[in-house]
Amino acid sequence: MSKARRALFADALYGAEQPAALAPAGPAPPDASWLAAASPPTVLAPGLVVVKDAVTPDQQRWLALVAMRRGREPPPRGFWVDRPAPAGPDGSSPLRREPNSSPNAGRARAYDALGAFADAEAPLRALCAALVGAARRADAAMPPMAPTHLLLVHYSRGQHVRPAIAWHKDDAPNDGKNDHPVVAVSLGESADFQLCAGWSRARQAALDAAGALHRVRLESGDAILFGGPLRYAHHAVSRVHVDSCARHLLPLLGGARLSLTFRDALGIDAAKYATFRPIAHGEAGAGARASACAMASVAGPGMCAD
Ligand SMILES: O=C(O)CCC(=O)C(=O)O
Ligand SMILES: [Fe+2]
Repeated sequence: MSKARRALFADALYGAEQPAALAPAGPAPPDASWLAAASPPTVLAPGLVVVKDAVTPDQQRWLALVAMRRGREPPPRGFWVDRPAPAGPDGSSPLRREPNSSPNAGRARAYDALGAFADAEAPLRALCAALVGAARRADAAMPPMAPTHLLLVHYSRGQHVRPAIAWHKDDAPNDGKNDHPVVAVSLGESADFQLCAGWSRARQAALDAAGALHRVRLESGDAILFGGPLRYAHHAVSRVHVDSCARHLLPLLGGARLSLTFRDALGIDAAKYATFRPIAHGEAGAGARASACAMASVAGPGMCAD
């Protein structure tokens, strides 16, 4: 099939970037139903656990609706991305905040306290608790964690630049300052997640050659937790797979990927950090992120790890 014909088929199947209207999220999944159909957790290393099929298709739809309803609010409550604006008379190009409905929005985010998710807060907490409990039963190195904040990351369909998110550590203030796990649930398109403690280009290459680089294909409904000894390990999403969106989420996501990341960032003012960019602020983690950003510069604006 020609490239153009393939693209036509994909458009028919995957539809528009954003659906026109979003139904209410409806009743939340009961607490006891979380992880009922999950695969047993896989411990990839002390502090790194994957739970395949952590959430069922119905639960995924509920989570995606909660995230998309929030994401479609205007920035900064909704998904936002910073892009260079047209250069001014002095040649400089300031950043312009855009909502995720912009064409080719790329990777956009929204960050808030869990309390801001209203009716969804309690079920979201129950999901996170179920994941942390399962991971801890499987992995003695995984610390407990009670989430305070939720980061939503939206990779729009067609945002298949590589890396989708460059190597970085979650070490900014809004990521939390403890070894409690980052708990991430993947929805929509599949992605390749990589993790490498003490990352450098050379170390990554050496581990890769030895088959020892942690690589996980995250499919819709899968969860990954990294905490304890690996809480500050570098990680990246090397790739989001073209047109791989789970069919049950197609009408809702239009072929995007969502990552819902729970964090224990106790004491952080969500309003202050709603549009926080470590590089712009020069705060903790900026060095690592700046180098990751330089690495990703071929990927274009908005593709840095901040
Ligand atoms: O999209 C993902 O699964 C990872 C996102 C991530 O690493 C981050 O936002 O810090
Ligand atoms: Fe991260």
